[in-house]
Amino acid sequence: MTPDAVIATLKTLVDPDKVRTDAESLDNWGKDWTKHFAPAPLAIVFPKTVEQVQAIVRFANEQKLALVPSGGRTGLSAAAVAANGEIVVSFDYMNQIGEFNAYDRTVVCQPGVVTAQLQQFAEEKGLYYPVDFASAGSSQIGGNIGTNAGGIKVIRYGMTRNWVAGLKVVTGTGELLELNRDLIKNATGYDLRQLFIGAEGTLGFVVEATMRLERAPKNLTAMVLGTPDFDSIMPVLHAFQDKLDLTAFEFFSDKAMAKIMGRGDVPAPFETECPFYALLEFEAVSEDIANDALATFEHCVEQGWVLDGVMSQSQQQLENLWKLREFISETISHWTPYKNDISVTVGKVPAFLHDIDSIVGEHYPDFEIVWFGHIGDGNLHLNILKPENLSKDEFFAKCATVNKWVFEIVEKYNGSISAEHGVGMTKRDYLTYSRSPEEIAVMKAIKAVFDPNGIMNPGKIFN
Ligand SMILES: O=C(O)CC[C@@H](O)C(=O)O
Ligand SMILES: [Zn+2]
Repeated sequence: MTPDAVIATLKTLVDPDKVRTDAESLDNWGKDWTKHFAPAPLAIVFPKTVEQVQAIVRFANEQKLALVPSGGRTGLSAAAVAANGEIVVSFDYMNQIGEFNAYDRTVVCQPGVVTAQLQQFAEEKGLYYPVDFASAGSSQIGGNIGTNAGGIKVIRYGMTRNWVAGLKVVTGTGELLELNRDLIKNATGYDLRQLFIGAEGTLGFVVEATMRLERAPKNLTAMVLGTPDFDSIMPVLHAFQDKLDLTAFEFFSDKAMAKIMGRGDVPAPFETECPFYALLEFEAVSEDIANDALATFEHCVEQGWVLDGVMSQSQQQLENLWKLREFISETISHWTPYKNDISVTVGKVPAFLHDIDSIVGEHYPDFEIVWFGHIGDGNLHLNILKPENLSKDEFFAKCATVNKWVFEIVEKYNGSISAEHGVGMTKRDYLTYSRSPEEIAVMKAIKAVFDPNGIMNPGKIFN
């Protein structure tokens, strides 16, 4: 079939104005937030119903045409990039919130529901959707499920996986499967729902998700603590976890702080400049809990683990403290960073970080390394900023060598080459650093069951 015939057929499967082929649309919907791949889709198609999604997939399956799912396009691993003439299936018009069930604390979402829309809906019901991250204003639930999105509250609430009660998916043959029926207890064999979470659209497309909601947290209170070195963050985490149920424990370096201060719109937490900072959060539901937090802070200062600190006293202060952490990714994006999203078990974090720091520092002393991340989950975001005098190509070529070193260290510590951003195309060639050949063979066999013609987001996770 010629490309023109494909486009003409697509126009019969959805509303004709819901197929776009203009250059601006191809560029916009053909990529995510990664900058390494040039988008080159054949067309963008916007289904409005499950039946339309099924029709698109059946047609693609017959004609062996590659499909790429597209949500809020905030991904950082090129899992939603169409670089090879694929048809992009955007869920922008399947963005409705459906039935809410107060007893089950569940709500039905179409895949294009934006994360913040769900958070807002939960709030209106006096509840809470706890998966949160800086891109919540644009990321969509379907994409969050596809990547099993994590974020800043994982230490308390876990990843997106924990909040999916049930899924409707369209497989690579166009079949509609209803997975788990929103049950809490269901011991009837394989939980296929879990396979689709984190599958990056390679097994099929999520066309509906029932999401769980949670009791709203009370009086969230944050502390930012400055530490004399990275290693001191670990006993601080331990001391606070002993006393409090933390809802977050994040960290960032002085370099990240400097970039945030450079914006001029975020107040400094305190005057003392420290090499590293921890941001922790808890529910200050009673005076006892607030006093426990202050006593733990004092203990950390006495031990020399903390140089200075501040505790939020109002919603405004809480929000300002969070900006120090949440604005980092967007702020440093102006320096064209080389990015990595890696994890190890929490106890191994200091040795792991020092190994990476010293190998990169030794070979590329002029590279500025910005560390931040979800330290309470063992998840570090390694960002290296492009020196001004290096061209983008030269910089990324040097970073290809850095990749190898970083992933060898990840392997040595039994860690993950992608903690929360996914494999997509950026980590595909490095998957063997985290998954055995036997595991990869099983994953490919599973894909062949759901997607026998390999049309669902091909070239993502593995080839
Ligand atoms: O930009 C990054 O490297 C991380 C983005 C995001 O996962 C975050 O935690 O802010
Ligand atoms: Zn993150």
